[in-house]
Amino acid sequence: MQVIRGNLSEIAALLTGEQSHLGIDSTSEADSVKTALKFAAQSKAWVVISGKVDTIRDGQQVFQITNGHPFLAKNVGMGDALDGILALGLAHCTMIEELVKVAAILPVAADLVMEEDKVQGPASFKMALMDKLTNLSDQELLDFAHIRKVELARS
Ligand SMILES: Nc1ncnc2c1ncn2[C@@H]1O[C@H](COP(=O)(O)OP(=O)(O)OP(=O)(O)O)[C@@H](O)[C@H]1O
Ligand SMILES: Cc1ncsc1CCO
Repeated sequence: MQVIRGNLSEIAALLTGEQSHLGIDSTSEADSVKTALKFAAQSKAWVVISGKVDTIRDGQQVFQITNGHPFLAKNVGMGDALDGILALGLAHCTMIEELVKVAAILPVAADLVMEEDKVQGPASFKMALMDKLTNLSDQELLDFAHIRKVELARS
């Protein structure tokens, strides 16, 4: 299985072949679902559209993850961090539900460090996040992941 991950602007640009009219930080949840649906119709790959809400789509189903904190967007390269985690997870995933849980690792870790006293801004957030990623437990992932399945209107 292949996964294509981008933020909304990037996936929209892949769809149209043109620079997207959507801003670099565009995070509309409705736009994400629409874009993921269109993209999945053209590609056999699973698609992950990252942002304030992450939208994940295979041929049939759409899931959204609502974890995460704006400090993730303040630290350049968090998309690359997500890609690394997804690549590693993909080696162990056969079902989309499993990849959704893997995609939740980074934003769940972000939520957990925001509960710690040591975060004072985007820089200390990044340090605490790196620490949390090394010790995040399966149970924490299960307990704190906010994942919902998007009901699609039948056409
Ligand atoms: N405003 C936000 N609130 C919560 N989580 C966010 C927000 N923005 C991004 N994220 C999270 O940050 C991670 C990276 O996604 P993002 O869409 O920022 O990637 P990107 O634009 O490719 O980043 P970069 O170009 O900096 O590598 C994802 O796990 C996503 O859930
Ligand atoms: C352009 C670039 N260079 C290092 S990190 C980064 C952001 C990739 O999303």
